[in-house]
Amino acid sequence: MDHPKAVGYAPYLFSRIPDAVKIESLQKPLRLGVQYALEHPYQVATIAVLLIIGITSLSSVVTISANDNEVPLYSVRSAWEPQIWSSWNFFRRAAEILNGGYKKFPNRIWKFTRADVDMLVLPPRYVKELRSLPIDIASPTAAHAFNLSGSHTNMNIILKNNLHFRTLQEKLTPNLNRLARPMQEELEYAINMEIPESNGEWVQIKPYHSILRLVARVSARVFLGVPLCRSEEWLEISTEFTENTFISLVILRMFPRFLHGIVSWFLPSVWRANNYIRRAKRLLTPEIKERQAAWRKGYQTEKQMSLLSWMIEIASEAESKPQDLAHLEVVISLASIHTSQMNAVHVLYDLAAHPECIPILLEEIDSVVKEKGDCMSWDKTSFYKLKRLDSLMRESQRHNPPTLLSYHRIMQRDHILSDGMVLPKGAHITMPVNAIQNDPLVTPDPEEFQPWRYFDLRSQEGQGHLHQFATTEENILNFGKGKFACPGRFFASLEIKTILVRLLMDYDWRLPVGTERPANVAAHEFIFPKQEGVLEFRKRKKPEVEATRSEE
Ligand code: HEM
Repeated sequence: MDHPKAVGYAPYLFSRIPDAVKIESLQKPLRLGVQYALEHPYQVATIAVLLIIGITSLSSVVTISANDNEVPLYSVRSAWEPQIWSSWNFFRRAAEILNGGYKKFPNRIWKFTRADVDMLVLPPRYVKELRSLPIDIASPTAAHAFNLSGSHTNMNIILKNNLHFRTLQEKLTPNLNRLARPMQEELEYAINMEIPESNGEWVQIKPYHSILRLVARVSARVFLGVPLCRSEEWLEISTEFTENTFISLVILRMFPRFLHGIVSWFLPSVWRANNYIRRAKRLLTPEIKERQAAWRKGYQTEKQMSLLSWMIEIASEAESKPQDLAHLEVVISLASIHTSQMNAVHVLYDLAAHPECIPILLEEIDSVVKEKGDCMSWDKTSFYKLKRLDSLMRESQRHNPPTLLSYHRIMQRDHILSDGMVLPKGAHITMPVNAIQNDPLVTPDPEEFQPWRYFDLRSQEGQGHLHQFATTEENILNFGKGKFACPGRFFASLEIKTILVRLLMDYDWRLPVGTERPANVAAHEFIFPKQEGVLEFRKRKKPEVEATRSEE
């Protein structure tokens, strides 16, 4: 065959094309194309970028032209704005867009556009009718997989079955009382491992990192049991997989959906996350097989009190593949560790910025110690008594929500709402949860940090069980609402309180002199506590109860 002169890798690349596509008519242009690209990489990259901008501008125009008056589009300045630019805008200014849209259309459906999706934003008045819709009409799981760029981040496993959801609901939550003690034991171990000695001196610490390790360790104790929970490899997998997955999805969202496959090939965060899944399977599979065999023989061991064993117990035959169970353990870590860690870090930052709250919380903790004894022996109801701490956690979450959007669903069929509005099959719906909860009609003086806001509400007659950190309400949707609301929220509440109680009882906390509360970091709808934020802590003088604990 008569090949034109080729340089570098062009002949090699060309030789890799399967024979089936080596049709004479395609061969030459393709070969010339590859060769040109290799010889003029910058020109080709520029043409590719211009093409992407061109295509996304056109699809933007099509979206906007197709936009009927019933569902106004908010967030785009002109019909010619490329979707890639709209994505960049959403990445930088999600709060502004979502608050602005909610203010303009508080009671009607509107939408915003990103390079990868158009989202219909619904007001909370629809929660009542949406919350009981079955998954084959409005799927939260399909929406979570989409939002997490599931096909490129290993998160599509959640579409396979709902074993993780059932295990949390049917096993973890009902067993929280029994888990309180092992969680305390693991926390004791974790504090010794992760919190530096202070010897009564003020020491600087980056709570983001230390609390991540505390949460990862306590969670591992509950998810895997002893001794696997102490595996350094698992601790790395359960924290780093999430960080890499978030890096990947934040980048992927900037590109139109059809480019995600190609872009993900080039993302080191995708390679690393894939590797973490492989390592998790290698690490957990032998243990899973051993526990499955023990379960079949009817053995009850200490290890049975863990999420992994409960998954094995309730899994159907089809759900019992050891590799899938290992994969689901990583998925649950993604859903749980950073969400709880971020909440605890925000509370610590808020407490350092409002130090007047600390003695009041200590008094509350002390009253429970007087009634129930040392915190190591507390059960779930002991933590329930910390109503001021619960209120402060919820107020802190309102000021620092993990996400500005929630209640994501992908419509599996057309659905007509009670007012006649149609949610078409394939539509991605969501709610601007933070704009909603900060509406002055929902939360008076929303800009004020009022730590006892929910404590005061709960003190009113008949309200004692409402307004808790883990309570979902029509206008407070940080955990969703209805049968698909976060199944881990009661565990999260207990875990965060367990950690905060110990950090408050054992240490003083303050901001370094002359500094302010570390500012949050935003990317798309996600809000993170500042990773490099610094606090100072000092070991407190041993309280009486503590002294008794060590003597026992
Ligand atoms: C402060 C901490 C947490 C927050 C703010 C949070 C928030 C949420 C939200 C908003 C949802 C979606 C609900 C919906 O679709 O309406 C969700 C789902 C979920 N959460 Fe949480 N969560 C937290 C902690 C946890 C923990 C500790 C666990 C596990 C122990 C967990 C496991 C899950 C799971 C498995 C799902 C469902 C995913 C699916 O549909 O497959 N979460 N969470």
